[in-house]
Amino acid sequence: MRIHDLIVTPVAFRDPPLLNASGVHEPLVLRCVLQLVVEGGVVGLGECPGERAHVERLVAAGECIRGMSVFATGAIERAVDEALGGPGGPLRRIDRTAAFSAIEVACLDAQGKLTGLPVSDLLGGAVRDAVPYSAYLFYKWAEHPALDGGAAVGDEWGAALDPAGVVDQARRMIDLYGFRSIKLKGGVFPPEQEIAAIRALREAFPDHPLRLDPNCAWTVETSRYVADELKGVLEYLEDPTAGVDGMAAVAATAAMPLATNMCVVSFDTVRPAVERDAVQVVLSDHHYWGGLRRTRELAAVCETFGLGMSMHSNSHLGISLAAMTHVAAATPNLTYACDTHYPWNAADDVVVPGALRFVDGAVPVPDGPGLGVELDHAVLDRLHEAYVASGRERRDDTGYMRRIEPGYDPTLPRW
Ligand SMILES: O=C([O-])C(=O)C[C@H](O)[C@@H](O)C(=O)[O-]
Ligand SMILES: [Mg+2]
Repeated sequence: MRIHDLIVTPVAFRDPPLLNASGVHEPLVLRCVLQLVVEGGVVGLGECPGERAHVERLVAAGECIRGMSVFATGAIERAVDEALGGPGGPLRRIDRTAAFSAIEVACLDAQGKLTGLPVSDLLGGAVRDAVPYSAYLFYKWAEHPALDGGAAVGDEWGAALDPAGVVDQARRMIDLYGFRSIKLKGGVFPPEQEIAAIRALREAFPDHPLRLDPNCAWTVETSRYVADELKGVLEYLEDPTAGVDGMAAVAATAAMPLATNMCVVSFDTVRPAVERDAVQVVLSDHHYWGGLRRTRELAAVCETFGLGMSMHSNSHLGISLAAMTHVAAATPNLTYACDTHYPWNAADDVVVPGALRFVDGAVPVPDGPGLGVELDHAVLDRLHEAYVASGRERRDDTGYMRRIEPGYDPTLPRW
């Protein structure tokens, strides 16, 4: 049961030109796949963001956990933290925590494979058979523009740049996946246009809970205005403005709950938000909260302070989707439908098809041992080659946008 090796494989996969408050998604997402090899040959899988600095941290962490029991996740957490310099070192706590987060998922997958139990059982047991996700809509261009002498690259989703385009996108995504709630990524167009898009969604989908997330693109005043306009329409408003003080000022007048994945991002950021009643829903994300068990601990904190719980995502593949599904299934008070970018990236999944599927917008909890998913090594090799060929080091939505619109100014708040 001792850890023999941690194989860290950065990958790159295709992404459509999805717009957000800081620019536009580049043609390739960088991500990282972990294979934690345990003595005897069991391999635990993990997945996390693939910035080069993060990949290097994972490689360093992997060196120091060799020989440890794969069940000793408390000791592994400490060892990873020390390997990355600990509290007195050069790295931010959130970066050290993120490295452990990915390794913890791989440990739990290996533990499940060794014991024959699904990861949800290792987290206390599933309280729901399937985890509901929301349709995660984005304003988007029809194609990645032609740059550097290359051709433009389109996709099957087409453009969504106005209310009608957003409704079409929602319809297509709901037809394909059956989602029963909808989130629109905002912060792209002036608030009036995004309000109109939400109203159009409400008309087209009268029974779907709706959310809007402009990633802090608005001032307090604008946020209050949008909250007033969308009173009775939104299930929650996510990160309309920056910081605990700003969110508290908006929450004081908003009719709907405010949600966040930006001002509550770690255990030490919970208290100030609770003291100011700045947020009512916390979006968990095991990739930076410290893994799946820490997400369960966050759930207890949310329950203690009467906060609702939802889940954040970034562009990801099936190993992350499986981990998100196991932890959400085992978290009774995670009652909001979770975010997922999966529909945008599913075509390049590294997971062998079959274990993950959407039924009426929910992913049935895989019932095989561990995460219940299997790595497709041929796809992994192909995506790793794409990573190497890309020469990229990190996500840069603003830099990419500036190549297309040189005058683009990402300063927030914009409205
Ligand atoms: O809820 C959120 O803030 C996100 O999903 C963050 C992501 O980075 C999103 O803005 C995106 O993919 O552009
Ligand atoms: Mg958000």
